[in-house]
Amino acid sequence: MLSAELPSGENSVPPLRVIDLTKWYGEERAIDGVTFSASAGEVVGIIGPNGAGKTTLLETLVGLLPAEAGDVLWHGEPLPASERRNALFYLPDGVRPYRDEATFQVVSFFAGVYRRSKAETADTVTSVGLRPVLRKRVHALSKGYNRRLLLALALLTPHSVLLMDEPFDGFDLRQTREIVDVLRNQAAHGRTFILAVHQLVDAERVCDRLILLAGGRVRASGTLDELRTRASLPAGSLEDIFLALT
Ligand SMILES: Nc1ncnc2c1ncn2[C@@H]1O[C@H](COP(=O)(O)OP(=O)(O)OP(=O)(O)O)[C@@H](O)[C@H]1O
Repeated sequence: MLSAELPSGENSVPPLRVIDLTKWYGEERAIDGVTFSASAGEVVGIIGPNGAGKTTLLETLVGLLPAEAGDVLWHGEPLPASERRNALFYLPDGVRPYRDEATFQVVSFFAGVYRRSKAETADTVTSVGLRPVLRKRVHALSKGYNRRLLLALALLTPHSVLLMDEPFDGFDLRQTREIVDVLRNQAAHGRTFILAVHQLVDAERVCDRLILLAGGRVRASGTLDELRTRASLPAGSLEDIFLALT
């Protein structure tokens, strides 16, 4: 098993540590001994092709799926599966909640639940570019705007660690760049993101650190530069590196 630890020299206990997480579906080991940490303000990318185990890893990590083995530590203390939703917010892929409600009603509901001020809510709506569609019902939103809504909901939660499955799915290039800026800005204020991404170009744009997953196992991890060194490809793209290391 290869682990994806913090860079050497990092002394503080990371908010999230995943140790040897293993999940089977019947005879198939969907994730196999996955170990990594995420620091405050870091954007960590779980990178891998279709079927690599990205969604299974996120859903096992947040406690939606039972794990066969492994531990999740929260600030150094074991975090049982039943308590993970208090610490970690998970945004799954392809969901469209509250379909019959107007977008602004869904946003207001979330803002109310998490006691966000009007100013915070307005800032969030503006930052993800949701303003043009606030009066539309959720079922009528385009895929990209539905994604923006989900992102707004995630940002309105108080959670310091957010896990997102394919957060750029449905975005065009310009939209992806805008949302990358939003996530980077949130990370600069201390939030941690763990993103499952299969588009390597998107991952390269937004992630501080990358965990290359293939066949449910961590094949390599590190910053893009560290991975370039590991793959002996000093000018390589993430695509080149992924092919070389997996
Ligand atoms: N509910 C399930 N029952 C049985 N096998 C499953 C189930 N969900 C996923 N798998 C298998 O587990 C492996 C990992 O799947 P997973 O969906 O986690 O991969 P992924 O990296 O998220 O893929 P994608 O990019 O296509 O969404 C695959 O071989 C998949 O077929």
